[in-house]
Amino acid sequence: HTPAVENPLFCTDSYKVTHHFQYPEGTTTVYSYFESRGGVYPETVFFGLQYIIKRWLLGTVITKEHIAEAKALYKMHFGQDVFNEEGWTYILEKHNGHLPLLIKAVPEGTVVPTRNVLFTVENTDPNVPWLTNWFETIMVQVWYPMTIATHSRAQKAIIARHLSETADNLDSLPFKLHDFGFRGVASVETAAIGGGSHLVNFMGTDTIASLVFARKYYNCDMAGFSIPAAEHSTITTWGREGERDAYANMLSKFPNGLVAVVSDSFDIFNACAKIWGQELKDQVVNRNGTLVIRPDSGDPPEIVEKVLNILGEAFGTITNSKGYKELPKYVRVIQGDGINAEMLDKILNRMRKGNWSAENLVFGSGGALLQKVNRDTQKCAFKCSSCVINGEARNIFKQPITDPGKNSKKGRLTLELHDNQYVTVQEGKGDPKKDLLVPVFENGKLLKDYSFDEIRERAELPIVKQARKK
Ligand SMILES: O=C1OCCC/C1=C\Nc1ccccc1
Repeated sequence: HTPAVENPLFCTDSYKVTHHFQYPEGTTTVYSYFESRGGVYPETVFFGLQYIIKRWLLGTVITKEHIAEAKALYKMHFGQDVFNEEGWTYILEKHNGHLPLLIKAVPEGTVVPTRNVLFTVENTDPNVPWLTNWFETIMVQVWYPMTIATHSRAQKAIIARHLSETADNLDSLPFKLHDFGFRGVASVETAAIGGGSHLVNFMGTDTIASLVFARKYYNCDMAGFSIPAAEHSTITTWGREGERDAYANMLSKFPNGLVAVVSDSFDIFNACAKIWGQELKDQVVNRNGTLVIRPDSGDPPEIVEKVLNILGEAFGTITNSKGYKELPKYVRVIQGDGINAEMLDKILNRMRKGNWSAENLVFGSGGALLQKVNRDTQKCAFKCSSCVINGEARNIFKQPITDPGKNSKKGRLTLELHDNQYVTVQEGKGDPKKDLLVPVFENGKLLKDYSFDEIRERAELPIVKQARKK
């Protein structure tokens, strides 16, 4: 876990550079907490803080060079001396550049109803109370991994429900929503983080950055898998008259296992009925593996239904234990165009009307999976709730008459289970022995290093845990 590449003194908002002047005289502790105040989903998968800690906060993050560089930049940025050179030099000298902070967090992967404390931050050295909120900026960025993990899990629940009602089992669930999002996000780092968050719930991805993320920050050697697949260029370069040869080439170059072929370059219906269903039928039937046919245009529910009906005509179907139709194991369909949470449900409902099992289809999703969220999706916020001034602890809060939804919690907080319900106990009235918040970082050291497997287990859907017992 190499120290942050960029100067950590630049990983904050400009106004925070001036905040050490603004706390009351005698302030020695600032204690702040992070929560989702609500939003699209009633509960969130807490995920991603471990990445932020490892990427930015571990070990000797503050150096003489960082301070000099920051001093010069902020002089230019503000046109005056506001940068707290003394304060950061103190951290460099007294703490050898380690950050004197204590962070307590709910274990990664835990699914927590909104409006509960998810992590707390406080300074451990009374001389630097302004430090706690300096790193709010990058710690609040945890909104992204947790919102993607939550959004992805909600889609898993939709697919799981349809599988449980129309398929023999949930075995195919981990591969039912494939990450197509690398090109659709704002940066390679976003792809790594967002793709990694999706892999908390699923095992299929084309976002290679997510594999590196899970390996480097979550102790997981191989968090996701993919298969040989065509893109339009590897089909259209054969020319329109070469479509059949392009498809035959895919089957001969990848003779075993799964292979996916995008088949809408010209006429998806002709490709399914005439080429896959007749000209190459024997190769498909006798293949030691599964051909995954990929439409990539048209109205998704209509296209999926038509393609399934054509393939059913060509290859036949069986009726599974739930009374729904399944194509033979050697042919499946992947729909990666126009997919989002509501479209998933729309397609699967349309399939059910045609008596098709959810077993027949895999989804791919890009921008809708990794990019169409923001900090407001789950109203993620970080607020000070307690401080110590001249030795006296005080409960701090905001209570805007202009938006009660922005009221913040008061005092030191614990997250506890009462009658199996998550409860945030405020004003220091919690029971430390029942506190589910775990110290994960203190004075430059990582205290908990969660593995991807345990995170996946914590985030697992009840319907999946239930199905294991059968
Ligand atoms: O279309 C795409 O857009 C961009 C991301 C990758 C991708 C397709 N990949 C794929 C993988 C496995 C089975 C089928 C397709």
